[in-house]
Amino acid sequence: MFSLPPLDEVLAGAHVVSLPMRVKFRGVQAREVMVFKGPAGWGEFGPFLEYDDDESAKWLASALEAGWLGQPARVRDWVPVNATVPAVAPAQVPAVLAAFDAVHTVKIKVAEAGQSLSEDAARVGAVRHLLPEAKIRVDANGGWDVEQAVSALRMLSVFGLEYAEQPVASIAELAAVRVALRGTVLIAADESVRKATDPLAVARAGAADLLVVKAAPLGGVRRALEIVAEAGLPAVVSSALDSSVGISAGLALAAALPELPYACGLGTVSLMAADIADPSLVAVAGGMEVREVVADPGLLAQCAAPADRREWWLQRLRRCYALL
Ligand SMILES: O=C(O)CCC(=O)C1=CC=C[C@@H](O)[C@@H]1C(=O)O
Ligand SMILES: [Mg+2]
Repeated sequence: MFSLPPLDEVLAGAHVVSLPMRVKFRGVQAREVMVFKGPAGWGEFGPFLEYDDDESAKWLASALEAGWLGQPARVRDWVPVNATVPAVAPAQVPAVLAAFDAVHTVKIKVAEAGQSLSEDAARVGAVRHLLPEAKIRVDANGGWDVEQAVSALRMLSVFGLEYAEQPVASIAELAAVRVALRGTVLIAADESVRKATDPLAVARAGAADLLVVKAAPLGGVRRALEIVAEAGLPAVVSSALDSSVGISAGLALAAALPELPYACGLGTVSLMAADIADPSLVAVAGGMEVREVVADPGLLAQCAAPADRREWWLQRLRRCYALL
């Protein structure tokens, strides 16, 4: 880690915002994040509320890298971006997709708690019906066991799948699903990379065909680049339901990776009803120009979280800073 800025300097410039979602995503109705401005740019500290301090400290390292060190050199100026469809009813699919401009790749959430495989199939079918040519990937967030994953992915593969993200929870189960499907559906690891104590364990176990990498949970853009290089697997860059400031760190990662074979999951600002940058970092014509993002003072004020939530985040920042 580079030398940390003084805590007071970080606290002094911190804003806490609450961004309402247009569609509920991973149970979240409004996304709370903290952002601050350092000499190198804006950084976002937005671990999900239930994450503990050890896990959240990595998100802080990423935010401080963006604010005080700046992002590494880029090798491209434009990155392809996928649309993201939460676990909505099929009838809602057209409205969700309408929020995205020119969609070539779609990621669809499946295996949501309380839903059935036929609901997943109906949602994936609705996307395929609207977008016959698009690449479709599904993300189960580890919601299936091995047997369920194998039968679900065999069934969903009739719609044509680019890959399946984290169909099962553990690395051993990922390996078992991958063997059972024998390459008919590619397997991507997300939680098994970003929430693992060893982000390289998946690659060593041969448990996935590709890795999903997110700048904040991995501790920053530079750390994510190292992980991809060491893993030796193709990588998909994705986001963590961030504001445009957080998305810009993902964009910096996508811009700096030597190879970028897949569209990036960086389009999630389109799922939000408010943002703190104008213009927002959303995909146009299926991708994004690489750029830096500056938070807008008026929007920061409009989206400001209540005082008790601001205090909660300031305490969280102090605790996580002490862990770096
Ligand atoms: O990859 C995408 O298309 C969007 C980002 C996305 O799906 C996620 C962001 C944040 C938390 C996760 O539940 C989720 C994911 O699992 O990939
Ligand atoms: Mg995922």
